[in-house]
Parts: sequence; C-alpha cells; structure tokens
Amino acid sequence: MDPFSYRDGELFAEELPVAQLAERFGTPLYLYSRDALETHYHAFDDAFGEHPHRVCYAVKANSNLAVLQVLAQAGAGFDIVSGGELERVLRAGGEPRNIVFSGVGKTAGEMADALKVGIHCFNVESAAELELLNLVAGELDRVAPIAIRVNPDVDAQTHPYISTGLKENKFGVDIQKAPALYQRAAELPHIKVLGIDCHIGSQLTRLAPFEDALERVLKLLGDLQALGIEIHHLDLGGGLGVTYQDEAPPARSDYVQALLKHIPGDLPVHIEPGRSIAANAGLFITQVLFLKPTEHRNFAVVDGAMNDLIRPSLYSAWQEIVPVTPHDADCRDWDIVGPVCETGDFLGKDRALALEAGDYLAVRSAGAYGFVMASNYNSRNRPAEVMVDGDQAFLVRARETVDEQLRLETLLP
Ligand SMILES: Cc1ncc(COP(=O)(O)O)c(C=O)c1O
Ligand SMILES: N[C@@H](CCCC[NH3+])C(=O)O
Repeated sequence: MDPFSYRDGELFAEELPVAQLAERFGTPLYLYSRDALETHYHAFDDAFGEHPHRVCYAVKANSNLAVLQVLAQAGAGFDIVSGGELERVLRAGGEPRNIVFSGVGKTAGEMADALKVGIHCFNVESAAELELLNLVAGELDRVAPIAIRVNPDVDAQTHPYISTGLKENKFGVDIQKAPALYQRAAELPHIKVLGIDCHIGSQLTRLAPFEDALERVLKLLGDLQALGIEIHHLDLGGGLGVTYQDEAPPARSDYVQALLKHIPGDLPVHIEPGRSIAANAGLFITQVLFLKPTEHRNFAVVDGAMNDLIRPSLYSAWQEIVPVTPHDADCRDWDIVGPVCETGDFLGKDRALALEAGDYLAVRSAGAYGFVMASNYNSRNRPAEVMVDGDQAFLVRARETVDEQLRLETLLP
C-alpha cells in the first residue's frame, strides 16, 4: 500500500496531511513512512521463509538514525561502507553480528573499529585490502571474517554511474582471479574465509543480470570447494530497482525466489537492499517561492534544490512531482528549479502542474539517496527529516542552522 496517497483532495503521509507537516516543520523537508520501511523490509525477509539468510539494509541509501532504528527493531542486518555508518548502526541499536562491511577503501582505523565490535563479515575488495586487514587483525589478536567481493563482469543494464559489476568498474576482484586470492586468504593467520560477495549495480529492473551474476558466483563456489576452501554464505548484494516513473521491477518476493531457486541446499544467503527499502518510503517536500514564466520556459522556483536532492541533476533521474493540495490554477508545463546558482539545479522539467506561489510540492521516491547525498552547496542549510508513524510525526533530524554549518571553520589569526 502506498503510504502517500490523496484523501479528500489532499496528500497524506500515513494518517497525516502533508500540508500540515510542511507548516509545522517548514520546508524543504524529507518525510519518511515508518510503515513503508517495515513493509519493504519484511517483504524481503518473509520471502526467504526458512532459508537461512540476512537482509542487510544498505545504510548508504538512507542513514538517518531513526530509519536505522526502525529497521534494527524489525530485525534487519546492515551493510556499511564507513566508520561513520558503523557508528550510526550501533547507536541505532543494530547488532554487530548482523553487520557486513563493504567498500573499496576501508582504512586501518575503520577495520580496527569493526573488528573490536565483532561485525559479521568484511567484504574485501582487493588483494591489498586483504593484506592490511590481516595485519590489523593480527595487531588486535583477532581473526577477521571475510568474503571476497568478486566482480563477475555482467552488465547490470542500469545507469553507467551506478553499474558496479563490469570489468572496468573499480569494485571487487576479477572473478577469474578470485580463486588465487581465496587461497592467499586461507593461508593468512588472522583471516577466516566465510563467504563470497557480489554486487553488480543499483536500480536494476530485471532479474536476468542478478541470475547471470549468481551463475558465475556458483561456478566460483564449485571451484573453491574443489580447492578445499569452505564457503559458509553467499552475499548477493543489493540493487533491486524501484518504480520512479514507469519502471516495472520484479516484486521483492520474486527477486528472492529467483535467487533461492539456484542456491544449493541451505547455504545461507545475504542480500544488501538499500533503494528498494527506502526510496518509496520517503517524500521530499518543497514550497513554490516564485513563478517565473518566460518566452522560452516556465520556471517554478522552489525552496528545495540540487543540494537537498541531487539525483535529478547528477543522473538526470526522473522523480515524480505532485501537488500537496491540488487546485484549479491554470495548468502548464513547468521546470521545477531551485535557488542554487547552477543551470543543472532542477528537480524536474516539463511537469504539467497547476501552480501558484506558496504551493507545496512533493517529490516522490525520495527516501533513498536523498538526504544522504545532500550538501551545503551555496551555504544552504540541509533540510529537516521527519518520521511519520500512523497519526504521529517525529522530527528525526532538525533543520541545520547557519551556525552549525560554520561551526568547524575558523578565521586566520
Ligand atoms: C556493496 C553495495 N551493496 C548494496 C548497495 C545497495 O544498492 P541498492 O540501493 O541499489 O539496493 C550498494 C549500492 O549500489 C552497494 O555498493
Ligand atoms: N546514489 C545512487 C545510487 C548509488 C548506489 C550506491 N552503491 C542513486 O541515487 O541512484
């Protein structure tokens, strides 16, 4: 069920009118639905049935502490890519034994912190990282549990910036070279081989690339077994797409079933979904400041900008923009643009809307890769974040202030 739907001509977030929330918390504003986060997580979790698994939410998609708390309480594991994300998960009540650590550039300090709290697994992305992890674990007198992230060289058929499983991408270890690295790992005294890891990209809307990658991972599994290297889980990454416009990605349960049908026996499976849990659990709310029709284009200048939500500018991503309180003003095609001094600062182009200054607009599917990619460009304060739970709303991140932006800077003596 869509947590954001119209009732009596007004957009609601769960049981609350969005316009009321915009008045109460100000704009620009991110709104999240607790129910949607839980529903999306459970759709993955339930689809595994009795099959041993972990659904490790990819924290990078939306790392607000309250979002992590909701998912931790629902039983989620977490996929992290930095020491900052580790700290967030721990503060939100996530269990270290359900954390996997991905990323091509883990530092020795980040490795040590993750080892000390006892995370489940490091997803190692290079030979050099493996050697450093062995050293760091040795200094702490621990053994680091690892999977090697392999790059299977499959085309994820997604935007080139978010495709990760091609030979030319920086991620993972060439799957052909993985057996040798596993043999090296097996020799290292402070490394324990646990699994094989693979993540081929984001916003995938077809099952075929996932199945192609899995086929290659299963071939590697056989090769490793023949070498006497035991594998205790497969981590198949994240990447399931969502509907922004007219994409029709597979249902979460069909995706899990499609993977499970190839898995031998009850070999545990991990997945790392981010977008498919968070994107459609969030809205970005902005207010029209000025209407500026010109001979060439009609601009609606809003108070939200590329620094708040960068996906349209960065990837030419299309996200639906809807009126919070639709009315009968004259309908035309508007470019919804922000106050930032960049031509690329837009949230949407050519959107047929009936607009007046002061209207609130909602950008849909904004719960993933929204706030987390926000910046202070043009010295703009980052927006507030609110979690809606039924008929209650909680401010889960206050709107930033200029003082907070300037706190770390000093004038020269
Ligand atoms: C290693 C890894 N796991 C999981 C994810 C989450 O991807 P998505 O949000 O597309 O599910 C990403 C991002 O693409 C990633 O790099
Ligand atoms: N930030 C990207 C997704 C990146 C995926 C990270 N591995 C987006 O908004 O679509």
